[in-house]
Amino acid sequence: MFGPGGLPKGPRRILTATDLPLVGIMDPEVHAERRKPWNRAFKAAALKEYEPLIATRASQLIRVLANQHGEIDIGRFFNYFTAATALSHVPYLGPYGGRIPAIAATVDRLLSYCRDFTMRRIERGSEHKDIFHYLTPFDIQQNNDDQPDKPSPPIKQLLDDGVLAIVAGSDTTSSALTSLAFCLATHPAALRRLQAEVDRFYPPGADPCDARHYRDMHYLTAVINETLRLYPPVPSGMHRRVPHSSHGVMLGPFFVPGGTSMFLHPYSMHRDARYFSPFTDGFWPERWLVAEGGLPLDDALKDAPDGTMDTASPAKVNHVTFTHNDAAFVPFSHGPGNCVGKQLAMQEMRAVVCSLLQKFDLQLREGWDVQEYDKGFKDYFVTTRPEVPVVLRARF
Ligand code: HEM
Repeated sequence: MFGPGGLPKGPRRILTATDLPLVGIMDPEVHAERRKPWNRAFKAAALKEYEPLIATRASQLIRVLANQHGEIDIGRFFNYFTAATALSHVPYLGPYGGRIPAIAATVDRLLSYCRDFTMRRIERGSEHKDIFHYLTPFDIQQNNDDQPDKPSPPIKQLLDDGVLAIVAGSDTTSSALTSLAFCLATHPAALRRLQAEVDRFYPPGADPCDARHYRDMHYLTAVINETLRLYPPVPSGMHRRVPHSSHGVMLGPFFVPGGTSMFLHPYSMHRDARYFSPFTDGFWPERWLVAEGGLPLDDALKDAPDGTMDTASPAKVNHVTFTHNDAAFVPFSHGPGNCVGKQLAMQEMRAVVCSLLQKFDLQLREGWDVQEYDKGFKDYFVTTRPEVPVVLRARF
């Protein structure tokens, strides 16, 4: 359904009432062509160039958090961080950043403003390499880069894709960070273990935004994955449709007639015991370490989520069947139409978590009903989430 040669995107109007940004393009060939500059914008070399930008925003976040006194709603600060980071990549949208949750209501004004600003940005050329740089061959020409003969894309396309970069990149990452903070604050043992890993790679004085250690931080990756498993920021996933012109397709054992619309639903798949067990609905980052062969199951079970496992009973431990199906983990979707910004999102989350835990201890408001989070985590294509009231204490 999603892989190479899979189904085209479904008919969904996203972000603009008229033409479609990348995410809504249904024709696979047009989509593939339009995606090329996006792919360039998220290659490893490009991500390396964005490091200073992420570092600036992450250290701003830490400075602002350090000035807060008493209890804060930490999700609000992640919203600021991800919006500011996205706007740094697509600078022509700057003044509208504060309106991101209400972006649909201001689309006309947004686009007219963007048109003027984009023209000025084109005249001015590239200031530094951001996503915009890769989406605009204008910049590439001025830098004598690799595509000097490529014709300029229409302004309308730049505007549509610019709005997409903001919306796709900010609310999703903020949702993930908020859920992650909630999971850590409600699982102190996992928090301590992650903090120990952060201390090992980024002791006081080391730069937590220096990305060179991120890939060796297996527990950090496990915590991020486990958060995205339980709380995928796009819970209903994305739309695909069998073309009307088709005589139908076979998906596994199922025949699906032409014209049928489908969603692959990450939230349900991630919480299905056939794919992830034990503790399917529990926060257990250790499952990712077991799956990659880095931790024996018996050791992992010692960190079972509270109340789910009588680890004092070896007999019970022996009867646990471990199931982990990576193919069923799809927070960023899958295939040629998947989330092109996945690696940037991972880099941003790692930078924020390392910066945060290097500096602060995190404690949930005493007596706060943890059920509130699941009640308030609602699917509106992206998510709403309730406030997560925490107190941050400086560690040093
Ligand atoms: C935790 C954070 C994120 C999650 C969970 C996420 C998830 C998704 C999902 C589920 C899709 C739909 C893919 C499909 O149609 O199959 C998508 C598309 C997209 N995302 Fe993300 N995303 C995240 C962060 C980002 C970031 C930081 C950017 C950077 C700008 C970004 C840019 C995009 C773009 C441009 C698309 C459209 C891709 C296409 O249609 O080819 N995303 N994302």
